[in-house]
Amino acid sequence: MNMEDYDYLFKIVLIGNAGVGKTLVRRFTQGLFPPGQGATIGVDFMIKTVEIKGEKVKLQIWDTAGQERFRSITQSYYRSANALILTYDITCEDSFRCLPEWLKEIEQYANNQVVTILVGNKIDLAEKREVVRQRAEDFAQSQSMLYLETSAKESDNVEKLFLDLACELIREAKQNKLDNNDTAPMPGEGKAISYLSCCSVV
Ligand SMILES: Nc1nc2c(ncn2[C@@H]2O[C@H](COP(=O)(O)OP(=O)(O)OP(=O)(O)O)[C@@H](O)[C@H]2O)c(=O)[nH]1
Repeated sequence: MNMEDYDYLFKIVLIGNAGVGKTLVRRFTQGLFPPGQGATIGVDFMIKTVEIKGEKVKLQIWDTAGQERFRSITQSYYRSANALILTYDITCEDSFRCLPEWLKEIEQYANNQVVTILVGNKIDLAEKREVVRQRAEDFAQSQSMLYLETSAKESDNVEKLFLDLACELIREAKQNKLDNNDTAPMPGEGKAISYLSCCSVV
């Protein structure tokens, strides 16, 4: 597939507490687990192109650091995101309790049309689950978010997460609901930034 040959380009940003498994994106882009790196420093960048019903969809994905000290950097990535993947860890009640704070950040920094999906990660650790699925589903519904549970470790639902999101973004784009923000680049887009690492393209 030619890299520049695509029908849609969507910008996706992963957010959520430190340690919840946002690096699950590497499972999707590179098939890697464990990702072989520690906590994300600032922001990490990946690209993957997928084909959905004959249409080529280029996904630009930003994996942001969950640690509080990086918040001012990561907030600047919300504005031009078409979709946000808000992740928590199903084995960590605290990561679920912090979700309202993340929603406040979204309200403050993201555009109005952003599609948000809530992801409960680490379902391979079922015996350690602290957040029951129904509670998370109810919360997601109350906040008009999609909901999915994943395991980056076992690769459960990881591909589905990005494909479902791409389908939803196409659907919204076809209804012209998306903020067509191609002219609003992400911070550093088009410039060589040393802390961004560009990875796989399929
Ligand atoms: N069992 C299990 N462990 C996971 C899963 N996803 C991530 N982990 C582990 O959880 C830890 C944190 O994962 P990361 O992906 O680095 O978490 P993060 O949300 O990116 O953290 P920050 O980069 O600090 O924001 C690592 O030790 C991972 O190996 C999963 O699905 N199952």
